[in-house]
Amino acid sequence: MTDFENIAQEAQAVFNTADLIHSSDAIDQALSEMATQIERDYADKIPLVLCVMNGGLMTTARLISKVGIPMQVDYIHATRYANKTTGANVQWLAEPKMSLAGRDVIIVDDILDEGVTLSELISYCKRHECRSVKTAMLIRKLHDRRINNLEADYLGLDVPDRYVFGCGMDYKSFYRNLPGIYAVSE
Ligand SMILES: O=P(O)(O)OC[C@H]1O[C@H](OP(=O)(O)OP(=O)(O)O)[C@H](O)[C@@H]1O
Ligand code: HPA
Repeated sequence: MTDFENIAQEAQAVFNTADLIHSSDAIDQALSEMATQIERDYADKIPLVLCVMNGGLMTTARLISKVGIPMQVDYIHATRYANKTTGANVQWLAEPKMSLAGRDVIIVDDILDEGVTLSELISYCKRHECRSVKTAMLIRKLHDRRINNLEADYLGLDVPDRYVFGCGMDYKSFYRNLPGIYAVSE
């Protein structure tokens, strides 16, 4: 078997024994509530949404389709897990094409875990002279390893302290396309 086939087989076995943590309906409900808060907070502004690739793709798409005010969307690509289940240093793969100067930026991502990625993204936006920066995260992992007690301004759901995948999040690059969120069996 090739390496790819081995990983695909392992991922399939992980999925077969995984636990569903949040259904697609529960995620939609949480995203609708976040969208309502964003509409209220940005009623007199035109926010620039920064989708954090790759994991933030699904959250961004599902969230912004529920937000009924004008906004612009760009992406930033930062990664620190790189197909593994433990994090390392943040690698910058792409910067936004739009200028952040003077803009009200909303960073949208899938998961607030240790907070290293989000903390660096916030610093990036401030360094590039945004007017304001807020964060919208679909899920927060419950543990005490978060740096600087970082919290999201808009938060959807909590997950237990287990490796999770689905709704944008991968297990070794698989399963980002699942509409619900699953946890690897312990
Ligand atoms: O709070 P942290 O511990 O820093 O982890 C959160 C980050 O990790 C994941 O990205 P990842 O590095 O896996 O890249 P990906 O988006 O391509 O999956 C996720 O999408 C967040 O951006
Ligand atoms: N799953 C997927 N990606 C992640 C996780 C996780 O539990 N934590 C940080 N990035």
